[in-house]
Amino acid sequence: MAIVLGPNRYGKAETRVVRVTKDGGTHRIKDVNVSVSLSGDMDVVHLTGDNAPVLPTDTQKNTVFAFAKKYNVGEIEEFALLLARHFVDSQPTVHHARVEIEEYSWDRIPVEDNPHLGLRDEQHSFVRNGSETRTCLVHSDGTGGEESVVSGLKDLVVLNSTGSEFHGYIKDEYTTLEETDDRILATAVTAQWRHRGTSSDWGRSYRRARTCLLEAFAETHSLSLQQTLYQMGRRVLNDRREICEVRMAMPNKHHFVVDLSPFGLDNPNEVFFAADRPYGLIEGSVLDDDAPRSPSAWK
Ligand SMILES: O=c1[nH]c(=O)c2[nH]c(=O)[nH]c2[nH]1
Repeated sequence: MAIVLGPNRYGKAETRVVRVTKDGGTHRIKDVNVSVSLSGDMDVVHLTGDNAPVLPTDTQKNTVFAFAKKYNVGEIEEFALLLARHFVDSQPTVHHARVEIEEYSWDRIPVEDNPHLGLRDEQHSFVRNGSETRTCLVHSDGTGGEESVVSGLKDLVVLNSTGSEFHGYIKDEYTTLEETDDRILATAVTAQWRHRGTSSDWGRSYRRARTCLLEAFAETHSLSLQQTLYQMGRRVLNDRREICEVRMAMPNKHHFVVDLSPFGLDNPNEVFFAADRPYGLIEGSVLDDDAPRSPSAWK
């Protein structure tokens, strides 16, 4: 029997960067979480302890901060591509870079809300916008090499208070679930979509894809969360030619109608118990049949 080294990669995970751009008293902020993972000629590192091929993860973290200052953090896909290409282009031992970024969004607090502070010319107060997170995942084999960009979001929490049914499923000796033609459908969407290319109007593409997901969720009369998931993916692909594949994970956030009959009250789908766990977990992908192959995109 021979023992061999398998696939490996390494990098600095979750470098939290807040970049403030100052235009006089008006500030803009970008709040991101950057994870870098590199691979290449690293066998000796594992086999003999020779660190000559290693770009330390500490250096990777410093690079993230330095690039935030030098190039600013614009659209996260752009920033991820810049970093990924840099690591591969500048280090002969690094052949592949994977950069994953989460972005937390902040809204301005309007100055008019606190005029007594005399801040009329200044805009530097922000409020975190919900739980939703924008994401991207970039792979690069360096400038001119294979590259892929996956954009997405997570924790986009949505609910339809009607327009959802679930019936016609398998019934066996363990089935207790009642069929329903009217229920709450609620989920927290995690979606990732793969771009055909590596240049785009990333901000607009993101906003449109997000709108497609929301509109399809709202407009689909649902016979299952699986059917809704497929319609959401379809909507993105129909609307956005730059996107060729959408992957989604959607927990079914169950809402159970409470039996109020012991109290002499009827409950025609008005009072629900919002259960925390367990939850159904519905996952799936939707893709154009002409989607270009991109073996490393999702790794
Ligand atoms: O939309 C649903 N899909 C299922 O697969 C399922 N299973 C279940 O118990 N409830 C639901 N709802």
